[in-house]
Amino acid sequence: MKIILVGYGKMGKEIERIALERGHEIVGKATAHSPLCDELISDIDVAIDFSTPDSVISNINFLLSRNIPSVIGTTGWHDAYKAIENKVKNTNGALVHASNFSVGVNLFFKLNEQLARLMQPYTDYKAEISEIHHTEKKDAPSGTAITLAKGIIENNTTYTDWICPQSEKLSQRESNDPHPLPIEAIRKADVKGTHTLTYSSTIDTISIKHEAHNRKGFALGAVIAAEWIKNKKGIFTMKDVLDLS
Ligand SMILES: NC(=O)C1=CN([C@@H]2O[C@H](COP(=O)(O)OP(=O)(O)OC[C@H]3O[C@@H](n4cnc5c(N)ncnc54)[C@H](O)[C@@H]3O)[C@@H](O)[C@H]2O)C=CC1
Ligand SMILES: O=C(O)C1=N[C@H](C(=O)O)C[C@H](O)C1
Repeated sequence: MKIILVGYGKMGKEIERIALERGHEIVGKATAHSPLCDELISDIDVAIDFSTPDSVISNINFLLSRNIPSVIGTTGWHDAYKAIENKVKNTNGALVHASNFSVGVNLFFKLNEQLARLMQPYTDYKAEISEIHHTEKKDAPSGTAITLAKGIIENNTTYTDWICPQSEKLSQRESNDPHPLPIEAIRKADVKGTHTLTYSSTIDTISIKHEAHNRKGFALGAVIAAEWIKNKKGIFTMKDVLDLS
């Protein structure tokens, strides 16, 4: 496949390595200094976007307007999700997105949903999510932590909303839920991505944790998603790619 990388930072470089290993061609790279334009996409099969929360929406709009199947790994755009979903449908586009493309985290998401259902009657336990990432990360909380929170909210009626004191977006602190699910966002040098979900009572604590040792799992998942989306129409997530629904 002929791939354009939108964003050529830590993830773009890892994706390039894996895409070449799997026999694909990188035919273009868009960056902050050389943003997406018609010349860059003249002969491509798919775009893979790991850029920034500030640029991803205009990148998605550009790619949809040119009918290019896209894999979106960039996080920090959950507020715009509904608008993008409608746009994909209205333009008959093809887009696969995920807050986390690694197989391990997608299994962890399933475990989280099952645990949330199991914990429903045991209201003495209070849930909490903690995420740790490298200090260059632009968004807080992580997209993965938000997906975990949504998995709990959809499967356990004790929670209707989440809150993250470290979030730069004040609106996320205004919740009608008197006891929203807390997400703690910690930044430490060089941490690739660690997510821990804890249910605590005065008696004991139950925890499940996912720790990425490197970025290979995210990048491999994104390339597999690019191979999968090529001849499809609609908006999908990694759950669809891995058939974990
Ligand atoms: N879904 C997943 O599995 C994963 C998602 N991510 C997300 O991917 C994104 C990128 O992460 P990193 O590679 O670590 O960041 P990075 O900071 O290393 O790289 C960002 C890249 O985006 C480029 N960029 C900035 N403005 C642009 C524009 N207008 N058009 C095109 N490119 C532009 C920069 O030049 C840079 O090359 C973040 O949102 C991060 O949260 C990261 C790892 C896994
Ligand atoms: O910025 C990162 O590095 C990561 N971002 C994703 C997220 O926000 O969840 C996925 C992974 O944890 C690494």
